[in-house]
Amino acid sequence: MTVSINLKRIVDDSYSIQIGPLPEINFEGKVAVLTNPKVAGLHLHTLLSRISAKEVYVITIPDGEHYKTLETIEFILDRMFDHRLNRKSLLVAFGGGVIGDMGGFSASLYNRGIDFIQIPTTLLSQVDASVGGKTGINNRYGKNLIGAFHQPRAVYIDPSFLKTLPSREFGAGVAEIVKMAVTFNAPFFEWLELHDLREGDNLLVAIKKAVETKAAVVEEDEKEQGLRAALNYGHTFGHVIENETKYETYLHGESVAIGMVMANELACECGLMERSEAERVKALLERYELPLSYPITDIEKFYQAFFLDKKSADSAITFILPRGIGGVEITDKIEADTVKKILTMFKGAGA
Ligand SMILES: NC(=O)c1ccc[n+]([C@@H]2O[C@H](COP(=O)([O-])OP(=O)(O)OC[C@H]3O[C@@H](n4cnc5c(N)ncnc54)[C@H](O)[C@@H]3O)[C@@H](O)[C@H]2O)c1
Ligand SMILES: O=C(O)C(=O)C[C@@H](O)[C@H](O)[C@H](O)COP(=O)(O)O
Ligand SMILES: [Zn+2]
Repeated sequence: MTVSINLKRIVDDSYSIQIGPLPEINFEGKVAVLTNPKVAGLHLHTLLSRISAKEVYVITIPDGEHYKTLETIEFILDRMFDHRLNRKSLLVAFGGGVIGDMGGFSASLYNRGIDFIQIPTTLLSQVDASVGGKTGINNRYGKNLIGAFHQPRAVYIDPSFLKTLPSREFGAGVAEIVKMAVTFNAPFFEWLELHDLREGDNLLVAIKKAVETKAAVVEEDEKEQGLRAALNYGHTFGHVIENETKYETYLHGESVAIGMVMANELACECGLMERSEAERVKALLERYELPLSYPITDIEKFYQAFFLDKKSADSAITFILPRGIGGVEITDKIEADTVKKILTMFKGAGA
């Protein structure tokens, strides 16, 4: 006898991303706000003045990528139980990408999944991390290796939160903006070359462009079965760098910047990108004081780490290589020797 379960269904997980002043949040059930001491000190009063709900709780976790762990998720879930949250409750992730990734993951787990909204407060989380429903944590094997796709119910991007952002964090966000432009939008890249994001309304324009670009990709391929992998440009290398340096030396956006330089070298080697195009990307990253090189110490160890990347399967590593500026190639056909040749260029003092 065969019993079949037909689970083909259409789930409407659509949501809107509002860019502008933080709106009023009116909610009938209980709300838990997840944040960290730094963001709370600077901006929690603004958020709390906008929320009206049955009960509002604040869950505070330590700041930093070091705490993006399963242990912290357990702490968050415990506080959610302490506050007797239920399936009709809402979690609000209020902070940078670390808070967003862990808030979303906790919401995906609690009672097998509750609603959450993203209120990103760093440039990186406003242009990238808050959009698209990738949530998760790091473990000793690498970055974001445990997690879930869990889409937020809404994303509220208020650029005025960025007034308190340190310039190094600003640069890290620019790296992800450059990523979107190089892979999907040549006119946007040219616009970025001509406009300084620290001046006038340029940042607002760039946030909108980056969010539109990412939203279109996620709409096309929510669970990274194909196209969405292109958003990982710079990350195959970047995640190895972050893990090797124990999240102490580079911010996420900074290791992505280095990773893009490395991916560009590989793309040049494979005939996908002109040297002049790789130089233009470098020049743009350099303008925001982003690092462009990383001294690889052990080529084989660095190479082996690619096999833990979520895009890798069995013995094939997937690389995201730019096709000039404004195009992208997702490939698992690059020879090991070619990759190692590029890694060797970064050995020791770097390229
Ligand atoms: N889910 C996704 O699609 C996605 C996309 C990109 C990055 N990420 C993840 O996001 C994380 C990086 O995010 P991030 O760069 O925002 O780092 P982060 O969350 O660590 O924030 C950076 C620092 O800025 C502080 N901060 C936050 N808002 C501030 C403000 N308004 N003023 C002053 N300081 C403020 C934070 O407390 C922290 O110290 C990484 O873990 C990365 O893996 C996820
Ligand atoms: O949304 C995506 O898809 C991305 O790849 C965005 C990346 O900037 C982000 O760092 C993401 O967390 C990396 O995804 P991962 O699946 O490699 O962990
Ligand atoms: Zn990223």
